[in-house]
Amino acid sequence: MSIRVESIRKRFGGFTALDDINLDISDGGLVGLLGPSGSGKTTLLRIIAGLEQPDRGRVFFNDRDVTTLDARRRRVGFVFQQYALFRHLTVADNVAFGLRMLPRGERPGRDAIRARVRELLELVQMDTMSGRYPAQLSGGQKQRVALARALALKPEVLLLDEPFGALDAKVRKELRRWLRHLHEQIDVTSLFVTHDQEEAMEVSDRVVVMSQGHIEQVGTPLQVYEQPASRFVFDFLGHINALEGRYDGHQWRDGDAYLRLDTRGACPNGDLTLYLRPHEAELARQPSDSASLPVRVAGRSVFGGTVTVELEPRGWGQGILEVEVDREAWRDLDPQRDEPLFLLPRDLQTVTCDGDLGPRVRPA
Ligand SMILES: Nc1ncnc2c1ncn2[C@@H]1O[C@H](COP(=O)(O)OP(=O)(O)OP(=O)(O)O)[C@@H](O)[C@H]1O
Repeated sequence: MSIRVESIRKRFGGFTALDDINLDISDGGLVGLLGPSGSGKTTLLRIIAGLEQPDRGRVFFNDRDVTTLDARRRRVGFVFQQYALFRHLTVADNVAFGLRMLPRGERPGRDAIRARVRELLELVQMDTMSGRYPAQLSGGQKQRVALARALALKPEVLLLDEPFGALDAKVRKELRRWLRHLHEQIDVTSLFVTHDQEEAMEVSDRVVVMSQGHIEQVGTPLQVYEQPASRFVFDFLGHINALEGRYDGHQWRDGDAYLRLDTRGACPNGDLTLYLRPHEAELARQPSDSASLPVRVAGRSVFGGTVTVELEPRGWGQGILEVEVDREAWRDLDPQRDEPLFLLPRDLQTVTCDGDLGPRVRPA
């Protein structure tokens, strides 16, 4: 089932939560709605589910206008952050609940319900715990049961609102992989809300980045990361170091630091901010012909094959910079305490005087 959202607007009192939202989700897609708190993700999800009415605009499932259709008739499965399982029912009875509540004419027989529940519990790998009560399950297990319950009525659209938000980091990571895998098996058009960039990037086919009731960009995880449509998207996806200085058409300068750059017309003269991603730089004992950014190491943390190094600029900049170098490069460099080092950016993103993203540049 494809989903199309056309010119949706939603206000709460004087506050505009969604402003002219247009979105196309293709059949069988797994789409992540990503944005900071309050950007309108949940409101959009609720409007697609039929739990909230838009002030303006339409929602289509395939080519059918469902804008005024009751939530129960939309064939939407919902999973919330809080598990919302019935505490007094076993796992199997929780999953069977929706099927047993169907009107008599649509309700499958007892054996058919039992078979369907077994099939769903196998799908979410909870078949060995069908007799347990929610209080006897971990958070991750409860969420898998909630998902089986949402799938029981064979929804055509699955909506998940921060489904792993309440779980610890390791379980979240496991469940993300599992959800991706499950989606390949069930092939139901799915939309999930998250404010966790890593989660959206890892799970989704496509990511919708939202800010203040607007869609900033829609694209594959790689597209939104490598070709951000706006400064907001660049800022929001991953850590950045902002280097603020002045540019004279050839050289960017801030105190004792300089970079020789060809910015292809972005701010020929004047203030110029450069964004540097932590993994797009190296550390060295000497400046290069085109870059001299003196720093000292203020801290470091090793995680897996990467060392995250905190750097204090010497004679320029403000605050701490963060770069990621691979563990072997760090071991080869083996910097001594307080030893003067130089940061060598490989790639930089310019921010023009208007505050928009300019071209990406390399020290020349
Ligand atoms: N029923 C409501 N009444 C008034 N304001 C509301 C209501 N529901 C949402 N809002 C406001 O609309 C804005 C968008 O809320 P929404 O829950 O969609 O954001 P979100 O991106 O999902 O945020 P979060 O990640 O914190 O859940 C927020 O500023 C919120 O306070």
